[in-house]
Amino acid sequence: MTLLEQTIAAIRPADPAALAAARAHQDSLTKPRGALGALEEVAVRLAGAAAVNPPPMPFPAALAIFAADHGVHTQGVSPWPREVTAQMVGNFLAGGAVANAFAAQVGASVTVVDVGVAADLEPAPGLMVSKVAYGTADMSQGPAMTVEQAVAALEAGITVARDLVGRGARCLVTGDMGIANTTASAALICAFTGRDPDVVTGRGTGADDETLARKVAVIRRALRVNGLAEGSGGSGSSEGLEGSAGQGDPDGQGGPNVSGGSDGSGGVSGEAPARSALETLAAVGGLEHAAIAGFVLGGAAARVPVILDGVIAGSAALVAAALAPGAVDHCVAGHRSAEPGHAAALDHLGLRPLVELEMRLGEGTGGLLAHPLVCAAVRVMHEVATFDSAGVTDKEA
Ligand SMILES: Cc1cc2ncn([C@H]3O[C@H](COP(=O)(O)O)[C@@H](O)[C@H]3O)c2cc1C
Ligand SMILES: O=C(O)c1cccnc1
Repeated sequence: MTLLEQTIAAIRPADPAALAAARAHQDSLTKPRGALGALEEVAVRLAGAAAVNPPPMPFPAALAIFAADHGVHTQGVSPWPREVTAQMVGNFLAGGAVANAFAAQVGASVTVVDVGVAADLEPAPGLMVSKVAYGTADMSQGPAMTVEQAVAALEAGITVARDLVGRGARCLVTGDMGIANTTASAALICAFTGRDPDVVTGRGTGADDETLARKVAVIRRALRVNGLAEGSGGSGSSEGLEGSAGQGDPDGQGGPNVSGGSDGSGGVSGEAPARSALETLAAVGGLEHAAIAGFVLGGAAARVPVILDGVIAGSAALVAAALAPGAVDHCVAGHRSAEPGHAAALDHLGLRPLVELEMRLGEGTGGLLAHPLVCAAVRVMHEVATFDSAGVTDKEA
């Protein structure tokens, strides 16, 4: 078995007994039932994921920032030059980015992983080099990657997750750096949710109206060129939608789908037969999206929770979910970014974001901000007294 297949085979969905025990435990604590709102759901979710109640404290956290470049940048989809990807890697390594400040604030370690930066980077502490290619090809002309490259990047992400967990991390936070990666993110979201580029494409790093219109057109072309557009192969037919990861069919993603073939599971809506998740990833994804999907799978296989950052992580999680539906049970949506596609991805995954501050940065910043909330939710399960133990009268008793 390959590392990817092994990892997928090791992933278990939430444990029903631990979920039930965590719910009962929440209800026995000295507070009105439900008073902690969404934090109660988070604590119960982590118990299900860990298969034990209370779940382990998700501390310390480790942020991995996966960096890569994008061939589609040449289509003018980002206001920023491509070199900023490599320059920001230098900034992360020097400790000067927003992600570094937020990581310091929450006590998280920072690892930067070069999975596809279009430049050779100087070795430095905190930099892991798992370069699969010097950036992707232009998805508007054909597949951005080969399936082999996508698998190599997925496995790089799995290896990073394993490594960080091996070094003591008890919570993983996803991060990304890649100029033009909101274009690839929107394309993946269209492919996996069946939504239109018009509704999921956002301004990324500040696209003006003209750039936004071009971005939508480029994504539409990429989906068509790669056979992923509605109408490019039986769109809307029941055959095409069956077993696909299409909108309104969150449970129809089938089992592990790593064959690269067209077996109808884990693919995209609007095509008959549905394309495999791996082919879809290779067609319109980025190397950092593939690596983040692998990072999610690696965390899930180790039963270590993964806090997802923004739209890049959300789109990568769609890939992970299509490959291994149980992986979603190990994810927490850290925040909801201002990119419109992010909400579509989270809806499809059935995840509720913890923080909403109109942030649109990436790097892992939104995921890091959510980490103290996730810790607080779990600490309640370890430290808060029950009605019985504290001698507080329960209205239900
Ligand atoms: C200085 C700078 C720092 C960043 N940190 C994250 N991103 C974010 O913006 C990029 C995606 O936006 P688009 O698709 O519009 O290019 C990604 O690199 C993402 O991580 C940054 C972007 C810039 C310019
Ligand atoms: O939603 C995000 O994470 C995001 C938005 C814009 C640019 N980079 C990332």
